[in-house]
Amino acid sequence: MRASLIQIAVDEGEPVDSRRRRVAALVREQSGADLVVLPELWTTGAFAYEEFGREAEPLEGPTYEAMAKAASDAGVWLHAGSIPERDPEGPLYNTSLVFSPSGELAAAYRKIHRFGFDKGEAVLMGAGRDLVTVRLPGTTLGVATCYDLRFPELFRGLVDAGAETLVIPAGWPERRRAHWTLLAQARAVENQAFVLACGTAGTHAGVPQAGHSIVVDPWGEVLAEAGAGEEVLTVDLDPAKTAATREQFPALKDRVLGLEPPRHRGRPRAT
Ligand SMILES: O=C(O)CCC(=O)C(=O)O
Repeated sequence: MRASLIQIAVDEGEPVDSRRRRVAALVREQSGADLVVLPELWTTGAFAYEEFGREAEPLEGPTYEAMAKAASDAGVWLHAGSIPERDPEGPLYNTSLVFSPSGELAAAYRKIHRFGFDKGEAVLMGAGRDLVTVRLPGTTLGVATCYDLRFPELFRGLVDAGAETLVIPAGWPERRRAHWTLLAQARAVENQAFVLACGTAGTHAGVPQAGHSIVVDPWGEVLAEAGAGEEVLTVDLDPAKTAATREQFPALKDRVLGLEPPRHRGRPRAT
């Protein structure tokens, strides 16, 4: 399986419509790939909070239209990264879209863990509740978005639902690049799964982006890593390696679930 991660430069100077056209053209150029992956919130930038409301689109809005067409023109599975989705009956969501090679929507995933603590995405957007997997020929994708990478239980849920390849679009900042690389490898090793993590380049809202999109195999080996700028990172994977790794080193089978909470072992405190 050939995967191409398009690490898009998201800079303020470029109007959203131009970036959308540019990205669609880049997707069309990847017709030799089986799977193409784009980053999180690449229309607005993950840190351009004031743009979320302005540029939010319905699920089947302009980005959906452009990416569905690009996927079918290229004949590839396309994880189109995420958009700020305007739900007519609810809040905004950070929603990822996955298209089949015929341009059909195969899955939509609303980011579960919102970033920003008491500001930004955490207050501007609603939280998704549903885990999402997508069956491709040869592998099952488990999808997550950016800050989700910090929450291992989400990935265990995906593995329990059959995921073999974890796809993580992101808009990760340069300031915490070391966490990005470390966590991508950790998620691959602990889940014995491929990790395809696609970030952004450039600077928006004064936040330099980390770039360094990364592909890690189920043994934790880094198969490919991008630099800091805009780049298409292409890698050939053998999807059978997930099952082989899980068979040869069956750590996932040794999980112990439902542990008891700690009991107080010291002397009872005087009341
Ligand atoms: O967890 C981090 O350090 C970055 C997360 C982030 O930027 C996001 O989820 O948009």
